[in-house]
Amino acid sequence: HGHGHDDDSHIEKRSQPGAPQPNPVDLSPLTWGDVNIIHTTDTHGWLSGHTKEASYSADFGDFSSFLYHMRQQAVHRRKDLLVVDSGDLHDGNGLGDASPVNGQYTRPIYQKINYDALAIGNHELYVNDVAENTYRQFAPGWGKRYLTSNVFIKDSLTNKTVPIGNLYNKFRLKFGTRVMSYGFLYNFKGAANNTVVEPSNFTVTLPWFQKSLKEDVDMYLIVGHVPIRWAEATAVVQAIRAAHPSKPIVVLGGHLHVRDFKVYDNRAFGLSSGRFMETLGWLSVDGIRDRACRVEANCVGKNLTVTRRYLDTNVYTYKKHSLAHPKQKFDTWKGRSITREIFKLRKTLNLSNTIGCAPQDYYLARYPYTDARSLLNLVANEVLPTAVVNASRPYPGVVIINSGSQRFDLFKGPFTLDDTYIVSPFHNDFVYATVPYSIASKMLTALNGAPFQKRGDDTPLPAYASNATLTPGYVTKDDYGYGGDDWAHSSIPYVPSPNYISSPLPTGLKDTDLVDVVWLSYFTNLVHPILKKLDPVNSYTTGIYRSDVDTNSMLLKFVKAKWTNTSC
Ligand SMILES: O=c1ccn([C@@H]2O[C@H](COP(=O)(O)O)[C@@H](O)[C@H]2O)c(=O)[nH]1
Ligand SMILES: [Zn+2]
Ligand SMILES: [Zn+2]
Repeated sequence: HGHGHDDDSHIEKRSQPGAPQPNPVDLSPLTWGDVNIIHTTDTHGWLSGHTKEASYSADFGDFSSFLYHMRQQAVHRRKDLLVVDSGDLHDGNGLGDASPVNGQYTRPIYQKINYDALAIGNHELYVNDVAENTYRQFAPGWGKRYLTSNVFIKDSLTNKTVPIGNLYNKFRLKFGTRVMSYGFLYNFKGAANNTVVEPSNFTVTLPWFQKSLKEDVDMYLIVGHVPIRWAEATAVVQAIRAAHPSKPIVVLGGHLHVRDFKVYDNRAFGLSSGRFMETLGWLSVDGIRDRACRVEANCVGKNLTVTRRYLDTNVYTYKKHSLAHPKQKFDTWKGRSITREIFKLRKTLNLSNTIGCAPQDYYLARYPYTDARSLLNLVANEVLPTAVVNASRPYPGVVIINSGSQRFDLFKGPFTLDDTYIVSPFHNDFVYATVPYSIASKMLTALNGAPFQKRGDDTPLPAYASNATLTPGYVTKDDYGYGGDDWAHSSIPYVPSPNYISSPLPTGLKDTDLVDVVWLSYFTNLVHPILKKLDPVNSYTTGIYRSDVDTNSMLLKFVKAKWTNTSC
């Protein structure tokens, strides 16, 4: 990603020579339609922007300034503009995760962005307290704009099960477009026990949903923490289509962390806008308030004019697309104050404190996990043996983790407290059972054959350009083909890895020798049936392997032990 190594002062440094800057390129102007949408998803607390990658270095203050200018443009052009977020605000960055209560500092900053519609993500629902805080402290601030059509919480005061946000919201945009909006979460099975996720194909049969389809509107907006190609999304599109043969439908999805665009039919489209504040999605739709379509039957099969664009989140991009004149001042007062607030919070949380020096880059998915440049290789062969395997136990140990617990690349140079959350944000405990070696040695293979924890579709994104003059980045192929990426990039390879990886198996043991098999509490439900299958006769007791380390702190522990040189 052409990263340089910046620190928190990137805000001031941005304008100084030597600060990481994307290479200026010619970006083609955005196409505007009757209705235009700016979309974020899976931001996971990355409000500071990427301090080590110039391409994605804009922070939420810059985003706020960008939105101000885009809204000005919309008014000037007499076009409607919507700003939408598809959830997953927690887990993945120190700003959200290093605070005493997860999200306590990030929630108020999200609240400063004038989103028109938001959906809830699965990362708002793993932990009871996070779900409760989302319900009590986040949803109310948005009024009807926080949409949870199929996600409910048991209110701890009333004991009633209620939607966390609003089931739907009908509203009118500045230039008259009438919108019916819903918020859907995919069929998430791991939600905290104070919450309920309803399958979307059931929700759409309910009386409230069917009744909402009778309202007179110009378009449907499905904000979803749902991959746009999954059945959970198509079920909602089909339910609307069944009642409205030609009404425009837009799905703004997420969860898979990819850039994608799907054409459901001539008048229904889906957009997905990446992850970690690397991407702003842009969608323009023209032809929405076509008078001829008042009788819907007239417009079945009639094309809407739709464009999509995936913007890299840097200030150069923001200025280029939002300013009416290149010399116009970009930073707004509000944007600056958000930037300052983020800067202060990062200081308070010590996020830029260097814990040690990474000797090289380690990539999450660029190389096979057996490669020395693979992060999963580092974790399996160095982090787990150093920071998790407990030498004082009477038995040797083998530690298995889900590769999905590791979330981002680790770059050469200063390794900060922030990086512990960026790379490995979860606080999953290590649990164990002492079993014969013959069983321990089969666990990893068995887990990798077990039902999948997530992702579903790991097909690598195709690469089409390899050009030394371009910076590496996203090269996206979607239902409109190539060309959606705002910046032309050379593509970064994507190599799938196994779902589970482990520290090296202890060597020189007999089948009957005892071994501690260690795994994460996160996937205990998969381990128990495997143990039972491998050894139907005996049952093994499980317990916490060590109470002093979890998936987040293991990295801190490893770096403190092995990457001690702090002058980098
Ligand atoms: O406690 C946890 C929670 C989640 N994971 C991993 O994260 C993904 C889901 O992340 P998205 O951002 O929603 O894609 C899940 O499949 C796990 O791989 C975890 O490891 N521990
Ligand atoms: Zn996510
Ligand atoms: Zn998700």
